[in-house]
Amino acid sequence: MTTTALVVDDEVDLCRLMQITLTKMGIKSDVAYTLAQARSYWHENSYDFCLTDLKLPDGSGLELVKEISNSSSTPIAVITAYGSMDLAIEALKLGAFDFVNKPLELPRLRQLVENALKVIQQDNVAKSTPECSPEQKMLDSRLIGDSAVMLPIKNTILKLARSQAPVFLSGASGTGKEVVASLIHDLSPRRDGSFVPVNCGAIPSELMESEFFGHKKGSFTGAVADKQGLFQQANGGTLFLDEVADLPLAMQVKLLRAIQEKTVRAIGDTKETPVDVRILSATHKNLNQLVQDGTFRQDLYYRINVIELKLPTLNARRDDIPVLAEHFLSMITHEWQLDTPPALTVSARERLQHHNFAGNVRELRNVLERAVTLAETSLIEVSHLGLPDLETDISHQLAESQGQSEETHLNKMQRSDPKAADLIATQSTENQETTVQSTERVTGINPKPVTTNLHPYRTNTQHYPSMIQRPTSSQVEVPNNATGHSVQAPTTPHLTQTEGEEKGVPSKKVDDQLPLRGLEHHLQEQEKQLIITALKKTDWNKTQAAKLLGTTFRSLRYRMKKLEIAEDQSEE
Ligand SMILES: Nc1ncnc2c1ncn2[C@@H]1O[C@H](COP(=O)(O)OP(=O)(O)OP(=O)(O)O)[C@@H](O)[C@H]1O
Repeated sequence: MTTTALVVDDEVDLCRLMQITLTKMGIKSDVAYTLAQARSYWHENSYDFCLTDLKLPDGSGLELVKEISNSSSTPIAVITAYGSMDLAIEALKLGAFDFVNKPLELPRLRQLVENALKVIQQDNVAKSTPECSPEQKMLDSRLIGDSAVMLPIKNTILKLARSQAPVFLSGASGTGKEVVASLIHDLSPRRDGSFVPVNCGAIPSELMESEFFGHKKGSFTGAVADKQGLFQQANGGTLFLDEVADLPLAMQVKLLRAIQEKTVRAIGDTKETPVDVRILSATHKNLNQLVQDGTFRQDLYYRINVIELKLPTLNARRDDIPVLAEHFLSMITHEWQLDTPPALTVSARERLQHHNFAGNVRELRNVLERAVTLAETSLIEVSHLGLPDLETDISHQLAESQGQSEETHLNKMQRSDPKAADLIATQSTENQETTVQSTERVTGINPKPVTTNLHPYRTNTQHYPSMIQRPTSSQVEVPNNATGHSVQAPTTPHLTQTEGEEKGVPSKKVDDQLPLRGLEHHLQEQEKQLIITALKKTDWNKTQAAKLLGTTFRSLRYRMKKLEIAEDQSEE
């Protein structure tokens, strides 16, 4: 069946040009020169999509956007005068799926129409399989949870995937912002392009421009070859700016320009290159507050936050905990190639449902991975979950309802004293590190720094906030890398450095000895080095290496996975 379009613009020549372009793409179109004419065509006929100018002689194209978006799922795109970005954003907020600037560039128009055609095609498939469209299946299999809170979110994701509007994903750490970003891409007409996630906080500021926009060979010392930037890599696809709040101000200006102009210039290049990239962004921080504090540019906030989707905490959707737990257990079974799938006892499942998940879905996954490691059989009991006693948990939930949640507290601390906050988060891994610390003391191995095989700008920090408030002794032993001896690090939670000093904690001495990149990173590096040493000694035989380390095969495999120690590292 021939695709049909309604074109609305008062410039006769432009309409002709658009009609010719559409005809060449096999699309039949009608042209309306006024808002009134457009309305009457729209009511009398049925169109697959609509393209409208915003400035019409008898009114605004925004009215048409509103009417069409509210009454149908027909994609509508707008044509805006150059420089009227605010109107374009308004149109996207009202439901337009994309916009194109005047003077009209035909390649851009074609691209927009192609995206509209893909959306129409997706809609047709969905109509023919109303119970479970391929999109719905993909969504349900990757974003687990069908609680009352999640259903509207899933519907919104399906709608957002059709649009080209920038989406800002907010929500606490571990709520699934990256999962949603990758789904929006995979469900969208851009799915054939690349999804490029980038952790903005992990790029050293001096490399940022080159990472985002690329560079030409010889443009600076060390630029030995041309390098494509992240924008070019995401061309035709989606760029996901994770931890966007961590972008330095100077970079925010450059990013804003690239987003507005839809062009980038590589370092050392003389010309601008057009890029077609959809921007998704996320942070667990309060971006609005950062704008007020002056650390995040208002204009960039306005551009990236055209549509905001807030993801709920896991505590706000406890009904989803059992199904999420099942999902992760079957993932673990598959990834770890377990013969018998692990299962939760009834009381373990109940305990999980009552836990205060400050680390959200990520924490649930971590708790289950650890439980599978600790359980001797495939049955996971409450004791394997390693959660604080229920009373402590409930008192946290009460504190949370009074606005004093662990997470909020930790976030506040991270702003005021990142090192202290790091220390608190690190205590959570205390259990896991015990074996490694004692092994180190036994073998006396002094680890060298190792290179990781992580994507350079993705983070690998895994916190277990559930264990933050675990009763611990007032101090914890930390192996000192330089001396091989242990030093005492304060573990009193919620102490800023000044408070610590007031209470007599030797903060200066400890501060001098703290590892540069934080305790958790330091310990992970040590753990990794010890495991690699044991594996090398045993010719990468995991059973023997586990024996050398005084741990179980299962635990070693878990740690290797957590620390991303690949089997093929044996060849290095
Ligand atoms: N609804 C969900 N269904 C299945 N897995 C989920 C869901 N939500 C989160 N996860 C899993 O939880 C972990 C954390 O998710 P993700 O990285 O998307 O969180 P985030 O909000 O981006 O966190 P951060 O702010 O720390 O970057 C991942 O392993 C992810 O696969």
